[in-house]
Amino acid sequence: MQDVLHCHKVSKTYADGETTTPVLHHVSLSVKPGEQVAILGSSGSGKSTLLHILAGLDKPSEGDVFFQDKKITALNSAQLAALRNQEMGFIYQFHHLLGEFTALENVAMPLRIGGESAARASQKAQVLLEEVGLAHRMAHLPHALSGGERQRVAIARALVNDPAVVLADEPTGNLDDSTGEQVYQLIEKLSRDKQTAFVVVTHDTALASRMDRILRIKDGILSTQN
Ligand SMILES: Nc1ncnc2c1ncn2[C@@H]1O[C@H](COP(=O)(O)OP(=O)(O)OP(=O)(O)O)[C@@H](O)[C@H]1O
Repeated sequence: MQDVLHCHKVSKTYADGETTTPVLHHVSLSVKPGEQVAILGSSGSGKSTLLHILAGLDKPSEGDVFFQDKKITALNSAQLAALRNQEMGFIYQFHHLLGEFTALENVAMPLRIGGESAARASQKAQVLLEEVGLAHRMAHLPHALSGGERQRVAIARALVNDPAVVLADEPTGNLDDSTGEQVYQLIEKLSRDKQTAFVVVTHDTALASRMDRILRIKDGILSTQN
């Protein structure tokens, strides 16, 4: 089975004038379709840097990243933007919903940006909001939703384009334990139903332990957790 996401010997060193900060060291990672992978590490270990490189938001200093058979590290910024819009989903610790748009409009946004008609985008967003249990909250603005509901809207938005992979940065980090558990269960259900791969970076061992595979990152070095 072809990997959905793959990186090979990725290193990253930030350079700022005289100062260089090595952050990632020869990180290699393969993610299969539908697989849930947790990347577990403490603050400053390089988790967000790795996720940004996998998303094509940042370039590695060395090494290559592939999405299916496309070499992400060789794409220009317009090609990367299209790839992110059409083939990847993103979930963040803070929901990043647009405050002046309803839940439905927020979920429809990636489709509208991708050129889908308003009617079709809205119809698809509605289906996703139903799947995350928010059929009764579609017309609400983000401020009128609970933290867990906002994160469920963000999950619906991440999945509305039927991405092959969702990259999530501390998706439960801002939620209490029981709401975090509900959000995890939703990720699990959607991942199984839709065969969407999830790469979740987190320092939450409870969340990581629920996933198919745990990798640990420490001082920019990725290793398998036993
Ligand atoms: N633009 C930058 N320039 C220089 N150093 C950076 C830059 N971005 C990140 N770093 C450094 O790289 C290291 C890893 O940062 P990163 O954000 O990837 O960690 P993290 O594991 O996601 O941490 P957290 O859990 O706190 O978000 C940190 O020591 C950070 O200070």
